[in-house]
Amino acid sequence: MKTSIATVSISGTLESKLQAIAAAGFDGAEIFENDLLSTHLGARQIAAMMADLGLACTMFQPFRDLEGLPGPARERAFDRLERKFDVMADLGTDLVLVCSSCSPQAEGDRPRLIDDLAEAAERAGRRGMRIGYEALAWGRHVNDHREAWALVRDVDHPALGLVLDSFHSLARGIPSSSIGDIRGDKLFIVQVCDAPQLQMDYLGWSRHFRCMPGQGDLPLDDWAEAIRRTGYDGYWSLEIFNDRFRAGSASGVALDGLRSLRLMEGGIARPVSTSAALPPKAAPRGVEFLEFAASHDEAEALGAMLRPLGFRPTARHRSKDVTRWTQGPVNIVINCEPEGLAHSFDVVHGASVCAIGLAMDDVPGALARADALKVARFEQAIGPDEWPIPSVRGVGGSLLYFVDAATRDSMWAHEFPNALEPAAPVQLTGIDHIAQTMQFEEFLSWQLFYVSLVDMAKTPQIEIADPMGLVQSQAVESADGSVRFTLNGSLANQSLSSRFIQNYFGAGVQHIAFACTDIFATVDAAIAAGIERLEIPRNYYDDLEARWGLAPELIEAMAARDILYDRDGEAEYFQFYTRAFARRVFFELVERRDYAGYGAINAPIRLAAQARHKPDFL
Ligand SMILES: O=C(O)c1ccc(O)c(O)c1
Ligand SMILES: [Mg+2]
Repeated sequence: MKTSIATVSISGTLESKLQAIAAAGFDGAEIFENDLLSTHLGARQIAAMMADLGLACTMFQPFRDLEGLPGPARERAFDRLERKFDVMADLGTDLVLVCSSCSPQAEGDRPRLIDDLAEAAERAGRRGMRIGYEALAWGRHVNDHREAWALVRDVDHPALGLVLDSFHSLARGIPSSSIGDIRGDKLFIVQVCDAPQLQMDYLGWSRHFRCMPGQGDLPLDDWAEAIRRTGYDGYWSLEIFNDRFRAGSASGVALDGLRSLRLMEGGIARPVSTSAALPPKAAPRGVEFLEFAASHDEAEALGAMLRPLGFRPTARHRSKDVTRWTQGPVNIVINCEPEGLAHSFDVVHGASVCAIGLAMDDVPGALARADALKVARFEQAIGPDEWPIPSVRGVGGSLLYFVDAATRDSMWAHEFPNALEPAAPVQLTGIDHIAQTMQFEEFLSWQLFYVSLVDMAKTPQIEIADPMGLVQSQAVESADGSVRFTLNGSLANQSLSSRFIQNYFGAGVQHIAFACTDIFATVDAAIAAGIERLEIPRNYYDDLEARWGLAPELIEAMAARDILYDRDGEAEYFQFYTRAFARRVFFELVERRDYAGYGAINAPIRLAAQARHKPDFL
């Protein structure tokens, strides 16, 4: 796949955009007219800079309101076009995007459109240039790629071709089967983006909400497959208008862009058989461990919270100041080493989760895919005789380890041979989900990280009301539910999510939910062992009774234990929250009875309860 990106997609000056695009590994870039108008560099200097960076100039765009104009306005449009050919010659591209007219003056009768496009093509051909015609979803007369293709086909001039842009076609719900009518050699360039499914006007949706392939809801797999079938072998060029990306880091957005194109090449929701470039997604088999970085004092406080939940320190690392805590199948590793990544993590963030270990069937495959997606690997010196566990950089600079599912027991036995206390009776059945909090601007980036790297799918995005503002939340889950992350980002700077990021100096794990099969017994044991719990107001339980008509004894049993409840048809969900550890991280117990969600309806209740304990979180 030949990759390109429009400069409008990225923040910064034109020079910094081009540097970021080249560094991410794109083959080319479209120069967006505004970026040219606002730089002090001349078109020839830009061309020289792109040549130095190894970037092709794939297109100059957009040229607006060409066709259908009456009288003198028509002449002026062609004069303007000729001037742009001069600029293109200096930029070193022969392709200009002409988007369908939005001018209120433009007429729409077909012979006029054909005449004007033919005239433009004739002029372009004379100058050795080519015109790509794009139907904007909000174009005045032409707003459907089928219409744009019929015009291009009927003008039948070698200098006139079509531009397909996934937004304009898929936002309007135009079937991708219609792409089968387009001749591959007449498709001059393909522009790619994704978008969330929203009910709003096309222009506002396109200018503010476009996102990278895989981050939104458009059916891009079918669309890309239809384009490949035409025989098209030109550039796949990202064109992302998005306020968050323009406020984000140029290098980060460019890297995400390249990652998203690779993801699309291999198939976003289903594998593409023709893609040799990208190893298939590997399915995670579960969370093998969570690793906390902590000082000795913090480790003691963390242990005091883990004990009532049934955890015991069962073993010590063969050579390091690292303890393995276990409860049933759940492993928590507390790392108090005075150097290395965990220590740096503790210094920067305070006691917190510095690594997550995912059990995988195919570790080499997962690593090969990470490399192809340019996910950074992490390597740390390991002692002689230590078991190497490969890792990549994850959310907030933490690590994501890939643990070989087939050899995990041997790994634990080898790495943690020094027995400490015996394990307590089993109460937990696993880690239900891990909640990660990040800057709002980084939210889509981490979502793309998970769905492109491993075989996990995203659930619909929801908004949760914190007493101090809105939080955007979305889960990514493996098909068997064995690994679930919930991602949270907030714009409101006093919401719990935002305070977490400020207090923590960056993104990270904010809470960990453990699964159990009898939450009442598990909570009773935790309370008896002295867990500090989050108190839920009585009003909540009165409402529960009214809403679901639950038996009064059940309501009282939940109220006595501060257990929250949700229901979806016959499926039920029970939740219990601890207070926060180190003013930052808290734990949750959940019992699912066929329930698939995360109790979003209870999140505002929980957040308000946490807000009442503000000292818990700073
Ligand atoms: O929003 C616009 O005006 C605009 C301009 C050029 C494009 O290629 C496009 O898809 C949209
Ligand atoms: Mg476009």
